[in-house]
Amino acid sequence: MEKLNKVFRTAQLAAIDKYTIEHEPVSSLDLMERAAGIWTDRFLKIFTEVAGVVVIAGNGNNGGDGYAIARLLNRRGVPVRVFRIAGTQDRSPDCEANYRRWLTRGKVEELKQADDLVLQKGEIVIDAIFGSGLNRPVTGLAARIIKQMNASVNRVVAVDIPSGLAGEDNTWNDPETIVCAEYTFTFQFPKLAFMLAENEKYVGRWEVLDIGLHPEIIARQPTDWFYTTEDTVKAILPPSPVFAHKGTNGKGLLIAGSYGMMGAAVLGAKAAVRSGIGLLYCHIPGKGIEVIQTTVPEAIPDPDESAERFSAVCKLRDYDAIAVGPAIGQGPETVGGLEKLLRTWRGTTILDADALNIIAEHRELLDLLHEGCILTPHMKEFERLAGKSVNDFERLNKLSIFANQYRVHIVLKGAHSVIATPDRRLFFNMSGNPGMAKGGAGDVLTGVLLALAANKLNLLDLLRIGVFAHGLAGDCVAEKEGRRGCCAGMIAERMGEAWKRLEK
Ligand SMILES: NC(=O)C1=CN([C@@H]2O[C@H](COP(=O)(O)OP(=O)(O)OC[C@H]3O[C@@H](n4cnc5c(N)ncnc54)[C@H](O)[C@@H]3O)[C@@H](O)[C@H]2O)[C@@H](O)CC1
Ligand SMILES: Nc1ncnc2c1ncn2[C@@H]1O[C@H](COP(=O)(O)OP(=O)(O)O)[C@@H](O)[C@H]1O
Ligand SMILES: [K+]
Repeated sequence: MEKLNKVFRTAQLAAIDKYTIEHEPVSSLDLMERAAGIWTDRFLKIFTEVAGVVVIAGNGNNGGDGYAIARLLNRRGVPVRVFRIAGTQDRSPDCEANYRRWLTRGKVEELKQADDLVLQKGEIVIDAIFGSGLNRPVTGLAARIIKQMNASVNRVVAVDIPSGLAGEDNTWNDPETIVCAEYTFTFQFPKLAFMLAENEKYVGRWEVLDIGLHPEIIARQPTDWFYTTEDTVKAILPPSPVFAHKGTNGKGLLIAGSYGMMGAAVLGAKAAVRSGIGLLYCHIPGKGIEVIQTTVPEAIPDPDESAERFSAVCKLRDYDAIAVGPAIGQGPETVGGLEKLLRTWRGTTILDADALNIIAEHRELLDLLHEGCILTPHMKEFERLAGKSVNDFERLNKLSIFANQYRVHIVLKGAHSVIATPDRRLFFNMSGNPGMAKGGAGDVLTGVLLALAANKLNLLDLLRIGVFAHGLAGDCVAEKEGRRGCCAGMIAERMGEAWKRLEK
């Protein structure tokens, strides 16, 4: 069964917490103890040589976790110092209970001013000031302490979420008063903010810790945000039928390349033939035939009448899917060719790169988009289509509005590429690595998606599977060759390894 990895708004978390407490049943204090125990175990797994820790605890339940973690680390022999911020409000009941438990083992020093936070060399700071209950920018002494933490050379590890960062929209926030953590171990669900490039400096590397919140409430709580993991893909990837033949595996057309820019066509074609397509046709400029034939002998060339660029598909065979765009250029003949294609072909259509740039320049073409269209822009291409955004969070909103308005699926590519559906759901991808940020990696994705579309998978499934598998191939390359050495050709070559890992 497919496991729906949900991303909730921080405002929903209290309800999930409450249901778990009532229905597991477990006391809220025991749930905090469980969370702190799991956090501590993971912390000590990753940070194996800890000279000492400094816990900075707030007054909410995040602070409660902090006091509990202090006690558990101390019990495991780690030297622990604990600080609280002077003059702040009353502690929450569970925070109070853990504060008192800690006092049986050590003291709590009060930070009356930022300078009181004097850190020893090698001490790791555990940030438990604010958690998911943050509801306004941090000001006053807490803000000054956060600035002091960020100015220090000591490593910082956040409990649940870096203090001062809101789980979703930070447009209103003060970037100076958000903890910059090296690591964040978060409880049960990633926060939406973790998926956005602009928050990497705060969140650092992050991991989700399963603290056993109640599955019934997780299933029942609505959300339109999800994330895709290897488990998700394994559950939705259909098996290959024993009696498959090239006809059942689908026929796809890749329209890519122009004279002197044939690499994109080669990369896309290589990826498609390594991703299960039955028959791949490559529509390339007349002069591109030899390039394709020598590099991807599995592909059938379909040369354009123009020697140098895409101008028209003369014969639309019974394709199951068409992908168009990589390196086709934006000349007038190509604009005409794309327009004609959009008017005559209403099946699954993957639009990438120059196809998107053409649509952005010739906005009347937007009206030709239909429910079979998949757009795969990177950030700049999306900006050309939908306009500039003030930040990554706003861009997500724009993405979801655009997908809804034109009734299309969109993959906004980058780290944690996100799929937007016409019904305004967002699916974040969890595979891939920065080694993939190289020219041509997107052309490889186009080929992968074309192969899956030719196999007639539904659009959302094929996108979740294809985007994840493409990232996984990038991870396979990085594991063997390192990130620096990773290039688009290697990702295409390694698609087979990714599929092998995903197939049951
Ligand atoms: N979700 C869950 O199921 C669990 C949550 N736990 C912890 O509970 C945390 C959430 O606890 P809380 O809801 O108490 O939230 P916080 O610990 O974030 O504290 C919120 C408190 O700080 C105040 N506050 C918010 N923004 C402020 C600001 N800018 N300046 C000053 N004060 C501010 C609020 O009024 C509230 O009193 C999570 O982050 C996590 O660490 C864990 O104990 C385990 C279980
Ligand atoms: N930091 C990153 N982490 C994971 N994947 C990445 C990262 N940077 C880029 N990628 C992936 O690499 C591909 C780059 O595509 P794109 O920008 O279209 O390249 P090109 O147009 O040169 O082919 C996308 O699939 C993207 O998700
Ligand atoms: K925190």
